[in-house]
Amino acid sequence: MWPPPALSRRTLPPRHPSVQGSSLSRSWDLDRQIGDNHDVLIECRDVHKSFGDKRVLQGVSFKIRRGEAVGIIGPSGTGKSTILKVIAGLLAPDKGEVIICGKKRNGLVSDEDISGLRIGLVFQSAALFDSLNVRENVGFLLYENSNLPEERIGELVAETLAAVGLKGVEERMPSELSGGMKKRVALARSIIYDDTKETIEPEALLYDEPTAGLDPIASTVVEDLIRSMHVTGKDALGKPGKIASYVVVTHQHSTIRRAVDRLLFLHEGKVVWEGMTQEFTTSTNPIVQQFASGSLDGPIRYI
Ligand SMILES: Nc1ncnc2c1ncn2[C@@H]1O[C@H](COP(=O)(O)OP(=O)(O)OP(=O)(O)O)[C@@H](O)[C@H]1O
Repeated sequence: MWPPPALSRRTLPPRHPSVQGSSLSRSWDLDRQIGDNHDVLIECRDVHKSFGDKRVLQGVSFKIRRGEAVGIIGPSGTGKSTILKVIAGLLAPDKGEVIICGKKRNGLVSDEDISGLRIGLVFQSAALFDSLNVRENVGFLLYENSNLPEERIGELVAETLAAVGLKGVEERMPSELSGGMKKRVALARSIIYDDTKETIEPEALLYDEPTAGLDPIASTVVEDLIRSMHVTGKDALGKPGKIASYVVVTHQHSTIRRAVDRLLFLHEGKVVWEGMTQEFTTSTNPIVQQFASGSLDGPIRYI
């Protein structure tokens, strides 16, 4: 029987998040290089967010353009996951704007129908439903929200699992999967879509620490998978990737090197540096230098 009685729509893993703008301490300025904003998918403009007295985001601005692979890095607790949730429409900013494909997000994802861009958020924990098998987890949104027959959803699930290199695991329970497999199942769940819809919008994916807790080889598998799902890559079936742009929050150097092209450095609730990945280790910014070297000496202080 579908849906399982224990689950309501409110338990759904969030799927359609949103965007951002730009204010940098560094002179990296794509606007000037490109000249207009026609290819900006997501923009955060001066986004602020507090939890009680704790000011977490204090004026975050940046843009994500079509085709980009962007990493967000920075010290723990600096608001990286929070900005992903704001973009995804899971948290409302206290101040500032989130703009998706030129349209301002007016509320949370549950309150509105954002058109122009599908946004998927892949949680660090994979966030699978333990009581559902892989097929039910991956097809969850289609079982809940589409008019597709169950048989067709099963086919789409199988195709999507194959695209992330996981054939034939549909009937397994999450407890029977390794950590890396769970992350790939979560990825499959975020990219599956109803292919009978008249207009299929481009999709942006937001990954929150996709390689956390994985060994180096499993990390490489996930990093390459993230690349392969991008429009510039090819999936496990050799088909072009469909993800227009993605954003990865990570602490892992391998993920920075392997899975993203551009970096935003978040510190104390602001973007304090941005640049191409190869510029990260040669930056003269003292915050970036300290972070890149892992030194205890420098402007970043942990209590
Ligand atoms: N829902 C919430 N309620 C209260 N405080 C929150 C909430 N979400 C986040 N915070 C606090 O906001 C701060 C930023 O959290 P966030 O998870 O965004 O940081 P982060 O940069 O992703 O950290 P890490 O790198 O350690 O994962 C933390 O101090 C966290 O405790």
